[in-house]
Amino acid sequence: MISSRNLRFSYSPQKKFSFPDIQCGNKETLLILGQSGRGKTTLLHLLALLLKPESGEVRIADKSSNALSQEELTSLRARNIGIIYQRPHFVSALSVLDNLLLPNFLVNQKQDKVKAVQLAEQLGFTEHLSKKTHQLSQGEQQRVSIARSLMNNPNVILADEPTSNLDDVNCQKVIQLLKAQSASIGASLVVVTHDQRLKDEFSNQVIL
Ligand SMILES: Nc1ncnc2c1ncn2[C@@H]1O[C@H](COP(=O)(O)OP(=O)(O)OP(=O)(O)O)[C@@H](O)[C@H]1O
Repeated sequence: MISSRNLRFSYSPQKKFSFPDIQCGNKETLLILGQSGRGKTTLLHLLALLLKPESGEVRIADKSSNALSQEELTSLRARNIGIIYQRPHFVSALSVLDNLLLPNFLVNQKQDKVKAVQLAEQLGFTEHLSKKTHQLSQGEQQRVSIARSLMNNPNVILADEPTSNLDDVNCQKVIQLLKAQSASIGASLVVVTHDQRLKDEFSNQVIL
């Protein structure tokens, strides 16, 4: 579960944000909708503990992030949060499979090849596992990115514009996959987007 309270952040005195509180329990989904520039990625990065708020707090799995050191924040993030970034940020020198195994490596866990292959099967990219990520189409990369976010069985999945570059068919596929995968591990799923096609897919919504 993830929640936030009174989050404020500024990049400069001219660029200040005050975000509405959010709450997303285990197995629940939340859509955060807003037009370009409203601060969706900023909010997602605050929720992902990648940015530190000026004030307010983020709670993950009932733990407040405020009192934690940078090292503890990094560990909390790596163990509890699966992030699907707007751009996937793969390690280009590594294969698709090795990119999937990186999250295990980052939390000193055994690299779970069985799980990586299982996710590739569920998400339909088994034949690409030994390729480099740049050899995949955008839609395929998006699915690899979803699989990577699930490798450590996170409590919370945060997705930044997961469908914005996809056609209607793939938009539907990706959102159903995200819902099904997060439900199957009992995670909270938070999606930020300006993609109006997702409006009818989520009952809980926050507008920025
Ligand atoms: N590192 C930064 N330094 C200064 N300003 C920034 C920085 N990152 C974002 N901004 C500004 O903050 C505002 C919000 O950016 P953000 O990326 O959070 O918006 P967004 O709603 O996700 O937009 P989009 O839908 O276009 O991705 C924008 O005006 C952007 O220019």
